[in-house]
Amino acid sequence: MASSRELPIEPHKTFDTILVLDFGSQYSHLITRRLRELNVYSEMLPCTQKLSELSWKPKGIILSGGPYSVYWDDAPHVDPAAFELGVPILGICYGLQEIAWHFAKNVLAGEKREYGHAYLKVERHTGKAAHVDALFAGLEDDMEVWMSHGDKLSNLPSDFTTIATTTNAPFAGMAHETKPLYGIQFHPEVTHTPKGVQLLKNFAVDICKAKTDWTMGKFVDQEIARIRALVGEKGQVIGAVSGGVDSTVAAALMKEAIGDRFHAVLVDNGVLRMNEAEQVKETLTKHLGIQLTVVDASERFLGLLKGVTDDPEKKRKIIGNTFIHVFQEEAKKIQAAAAGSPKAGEIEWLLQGTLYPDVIESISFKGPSATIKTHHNVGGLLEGMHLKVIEPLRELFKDEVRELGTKLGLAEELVWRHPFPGPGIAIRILGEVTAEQVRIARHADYIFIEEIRAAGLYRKISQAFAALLPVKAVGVMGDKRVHSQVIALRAVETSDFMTADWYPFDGAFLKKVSRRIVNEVDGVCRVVYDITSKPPGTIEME
Ligand SMILES: Nc1ncnc2c1ncn2[C@@H]1O[C@H](COP(=O)(O)OP(=O)(O)OP(=O)(O)O)[C@@H](O)[C@H]1O
Ligand SMILES: O=c1[nH]c(=O)c2[nH+]cn([C@@H]3O[C@H](COP(=O)(O)O)[C@@H](O)[C@H]3O)c2[nH]1
Ligand SMILES: NC(=O)CC[C@H](N)C(=O)O
Ligand SMILES: [Mg+2]
Repeated sequence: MASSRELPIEPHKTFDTILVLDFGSQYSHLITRRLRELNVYSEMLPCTQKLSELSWKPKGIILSGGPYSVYWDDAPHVDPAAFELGVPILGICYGLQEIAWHFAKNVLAGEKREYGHAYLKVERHTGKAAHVDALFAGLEDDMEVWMSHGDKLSNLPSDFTTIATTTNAPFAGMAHETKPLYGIQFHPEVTHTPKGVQLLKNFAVDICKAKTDWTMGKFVDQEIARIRALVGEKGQVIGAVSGGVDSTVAAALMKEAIGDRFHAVLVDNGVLRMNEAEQVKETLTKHLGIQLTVVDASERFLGLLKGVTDDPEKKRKIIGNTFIHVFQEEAKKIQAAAAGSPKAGEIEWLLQGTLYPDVIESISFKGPSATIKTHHNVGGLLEGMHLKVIEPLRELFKDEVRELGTKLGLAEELVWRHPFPGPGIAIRILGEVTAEQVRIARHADYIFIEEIRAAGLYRKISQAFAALLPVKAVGVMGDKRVHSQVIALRAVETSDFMTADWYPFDGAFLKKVSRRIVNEVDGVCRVVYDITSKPPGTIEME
């Protein structure tokens, strides 16, 4: 690990970086992912980014796909300076159309839309400049590709050559005859284009000459040096730590960077999983050597949630706001306790476990999509706290964070923990949150997860939990009539938590879980399994 104090380093200033300009495609972030998998560092910025405002120069630029049509009056367009920067540019789908529009205003709505698989014919050009063929170098002449577009080029802009065709798209690939400018109508970043990664490698490594030196180890060294430089010799940092993988990995980095000037705080909001606070404390203190303060604010949270029955958003807001208050109070206490110590200065910084998808969502061209639910978000902690934010993971994706956690020596169990939302069990109790309702939901959840682990399914399932429905059903238990509540089990498989499908358990497994819950959890006489995908459902119930 780096030890000397250095100036803050941003990865794009030390690693060769491919800049992805996002026009709002569902797959834009995958371009960045694929490049990083090739050990080429890549960052994504909104398509409206002014290049003169960048403090660094990319090795190449990729224009993503997007839902707009380039010929619409309000369509987003790339800063024309991109074409003057002298670096290679690859346009994907909308990006191809954008390049064509820039040079020739020659895009129109096609008669046929193309969604799904297509066969691409690559055209080679002996006798032309070598770079024209470089994008498809080493690839077969016939390629399976994946398309998703309705617009098309009416003709090629002058000085461009066709480098690939499909039966529907005569200009499925084009290259400029003298400059390293390329456009492709298909999406190389999705797995449905099997050789797509090779094409991205051709662009980034062979055409842009980007070095393949992005590794997690180097990233960690840099991040630690950056944190040290930011915080200084005496600065103190308070961190919201939940025991989830994001905040634990962020905390481990912080500890490495500034030792005991980092103060981790877990708020017991009364709606954590069973034994969670104790378990997290044990893991962080014993195994990671991080001093963790558990603030038991459960009565305060439950008191505030009392009587909230109608609007789930109210629950989320109460919990989000109360988190802020508890943190403010805790920061004051820590600072007071350290006062007078020559080693410790003010608490100026707040650690957040923000990941790249959170950042990406907030930078898209038209802003984040409609609010479906207010995610409890540490961003809210900022209000009134006057703390500056440190987000060591803001360049990383969830699976990169898991890889980093493994590298930092975190236990597998911790690294692969299912995500657990800040508002916890409160958004899994559909109705008023009371201590009694928490007891029921928590116990049922514990049994469900225990059985999932015992069946060896924990890693296969992305997230699972038990929710408590605010309805009663009739049952017969021990020859007696009972009238009690219903537990709904939810388990999903997903790669990015944006879309998800329910997990197809076998009947024997569900029978066992149902029998255990009804027998062991007082107040439940029925168990149902939620078979709604996302969309239209969401993963959480509220
Ligand atoms: N009970 C809690 N006490 C302190 N901080 C919390 C608590 N719950 C959530 N947070 C803060 O909110 C952030 C966002 O929560 P989120 O659930 O997205 O991340 P995580 O808990 O670190 O990881 P995971 O997504 O795997 O659950 C956390 O990184 C943490 O900083
Ligand atoms: O920290 C969090 N605070 C929240 O308020 C919150 N709401 C949902 N989630 C998690 O986000 C993912 C997607 O959930 P939804 O499909 O319910 O929106 C799932 O992993 C959810 O558990 C949250 N995480
Ligand atoms: N996926 C895309 O980038 C689509 C681009 C454009 N909206 C079209 O339909 O052709
Ligand atoms: Mg969490």
